[in-house]
Amino acid sequence: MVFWPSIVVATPAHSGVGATLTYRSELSLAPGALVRVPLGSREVLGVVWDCPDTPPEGLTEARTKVVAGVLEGLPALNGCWRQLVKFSAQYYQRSLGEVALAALPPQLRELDSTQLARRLKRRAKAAAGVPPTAPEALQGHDLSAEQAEALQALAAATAPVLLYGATGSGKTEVYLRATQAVLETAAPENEAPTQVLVMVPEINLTPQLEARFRERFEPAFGAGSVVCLHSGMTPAQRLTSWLAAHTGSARIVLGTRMAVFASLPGLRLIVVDEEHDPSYKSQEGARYSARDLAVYRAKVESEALAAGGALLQAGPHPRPLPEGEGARGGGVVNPRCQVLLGSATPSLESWHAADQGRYLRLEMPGRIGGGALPRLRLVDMNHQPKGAVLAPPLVAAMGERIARGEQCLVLLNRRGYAPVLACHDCGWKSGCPHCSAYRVFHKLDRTLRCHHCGFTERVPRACPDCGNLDIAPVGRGTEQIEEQLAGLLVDVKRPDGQPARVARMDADSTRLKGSLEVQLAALHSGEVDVLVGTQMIAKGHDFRRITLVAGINADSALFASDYRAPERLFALLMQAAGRAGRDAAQSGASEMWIQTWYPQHPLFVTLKKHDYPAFAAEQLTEREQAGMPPYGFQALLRADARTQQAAQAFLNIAAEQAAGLPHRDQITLYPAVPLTIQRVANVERAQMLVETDSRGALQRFLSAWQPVLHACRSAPEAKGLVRWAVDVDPLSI
Ligand SMILES: Nc1ncnc2c1ncn2[C@@H]1O[C@H](COP(=O)(O)OP(=O)(O)OP(=O)(O)O)[C@@H](O)[C@H]1O
Ligand SMILES: [Zn+2]
Repeated sequence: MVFWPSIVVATPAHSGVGATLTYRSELSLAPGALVRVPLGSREVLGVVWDCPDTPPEGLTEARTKVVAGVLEGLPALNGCWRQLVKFSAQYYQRSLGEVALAALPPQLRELDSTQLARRLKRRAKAAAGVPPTAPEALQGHDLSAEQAEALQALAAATAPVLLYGATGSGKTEVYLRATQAVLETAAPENEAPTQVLVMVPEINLTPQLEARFRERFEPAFGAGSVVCLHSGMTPAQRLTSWLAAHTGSARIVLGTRMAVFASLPGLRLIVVDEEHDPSYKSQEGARYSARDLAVYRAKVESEALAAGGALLQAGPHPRPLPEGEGARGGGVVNPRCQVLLGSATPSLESWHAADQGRYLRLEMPGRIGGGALPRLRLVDMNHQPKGAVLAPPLVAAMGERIARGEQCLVLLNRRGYAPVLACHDCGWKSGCPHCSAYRVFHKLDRTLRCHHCGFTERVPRACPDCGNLDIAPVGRGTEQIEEQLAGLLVDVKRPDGQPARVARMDADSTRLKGSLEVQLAALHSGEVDVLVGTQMIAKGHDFRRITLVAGINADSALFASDYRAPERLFALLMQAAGRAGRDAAQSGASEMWIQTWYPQHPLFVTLKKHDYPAFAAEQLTEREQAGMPPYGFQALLRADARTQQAAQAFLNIAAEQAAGLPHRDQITLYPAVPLTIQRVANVERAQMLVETDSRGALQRFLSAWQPVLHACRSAPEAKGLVRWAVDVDPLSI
């Protein structure tokens, strides 16, 4: 008998190759099976999507190729996984093949059946070799009342849950307990053991979280029970983690946004920590939001489970869960897959969903131990000595803290020594020859570096234009603040009589593998008294001895053109403040200092009260009036070209050709504009905003627009176009 499997292979969105390719096979192949198939002159990895025993109309044996082999020993990817991939491709306007293959570990593409069999055997051996050391060891903290309540509400919830918990309220313990509850639930016979997916914005930033999950679960569930998935791993490590998750030997996957696509046959809970974090949105390929996909995935998994494990073979369209099922009356819906989004500063999208009742909001307003949130102190820079980078009262306050054995954090969102180097004689500035941006002065290695294209040169001895020897840095970055603080605090002594120690943590200082851990450890152990850094110091860390946090240049974001800038600034400052006073004993005296020229700005007034709900309500009102997300729906059409003219021409032709497409009358297409940083690496960039008040209309319009966009590529006016892309639900405009 001959079968005619339709198979998904890696095809870029623009290749024009259809969603699936038809092959022949003498075996019936399960949907989701991984196969190797010929494509052109190569043999590539493919995923079986369907396997009918009749050929599609018009296809003959002569015109189809034969499946080269099946990756044996590997279970098929289940229906939920395939549905997630299919939805992502449709929603984010990419090809099915691109999304499906990008969701698999890259190394899987290179293995044949024999190599894979060897891998699997080694895996099985390793998994069997590490039994739990202490099956009963699942010690956690005694829960606070708020944690216990949140967990109880979570257990009964049927909607996605938004855990709105203050910084230091103990959200991690809630994740751990919720995970434990899932892992202790036995899966039905012949089904994969229960699994949990925990997502974090940047795993390297929070080695603490990984350690907590390992400590808690490995003694009870074995050393292979917790695996990581993120882009910092080697291809071999990623494959190992992926296989462990796919075969069910890993019970917990801890990962960054890419982990949302992990194959998890026993998935029962998805945790999205710091759900507001922009790094959940991919900025290349399919520009997906891992947070939004997590919510979708949990829904699909729940429906499949409710349908009795049929894993969606029946139909691709998820049904909504019955309203309020199980939430009241104490009954718990089982089995299902829950999604738990956590943050002290939720995204306005999630906050709005909770306002509307689509998500269940659970609150943990108090800090563990009853500590207070830090007091906000605004330093009016209008009243400080002219040219002062750090206000004298702030430096004095830091000195007092250090003398008492406490620690300080100084936040500045700009790395390097100074953003520009300039000649005051002729006006030369350290522009990048390849980008419409300045190169940043890095004093440590005396280079000028472009943070957009990477172009790096030694600092010139004299002005390249006029020969003036006196070229000087303008503005300041973390390197300079570190240097200045070391000088300003030179007479300050720690309680042990040693001089105060200032360190820096940013993308430069943490470039080498392992250096971030070393720097964090130095802070935790008290070796360092002041840590200067970019936003990476504000994220999720559980510092115990920080009592003062200072934001020294927040103003630039106050007047940014991007309508999301206030949301991001508020979240950043509140998260930064949240690093202070986490030890309840010291929290009463903890402070967040902000240097600003605009102390009356309403954002600071709300921040002073730590009133996130008030801030969110204000922002949402503004967004509603302006028809902005989450009330309106947006996409960006982006074009990169050799000239700005060609980039814009492509966008304009695409807009013209959109006439008559479905839902065109509900869609606003804005004029094509250059990006803020218009040229990067000698490529000119432009974009066009697509806006509507209906998500459905946007989706259908974009789908219909795809073939038009492909065709516009070859318009003579667009000659020089390098690439184009659609970004659905863009985060920055
Ligand atoms: N029930 C508890 N009893 C005692 N200590 C606890 C309890 N729950 C959590 N903690 C401790 O409280 C501290 C803060 O918890 P955690 O780091 O989870 O805060 P968080 O809510 O994630 O805050 P953030 O949003 O700032 O990351 C941690 O040191 C944690 O070990
Ligand atoms: Zn550059």
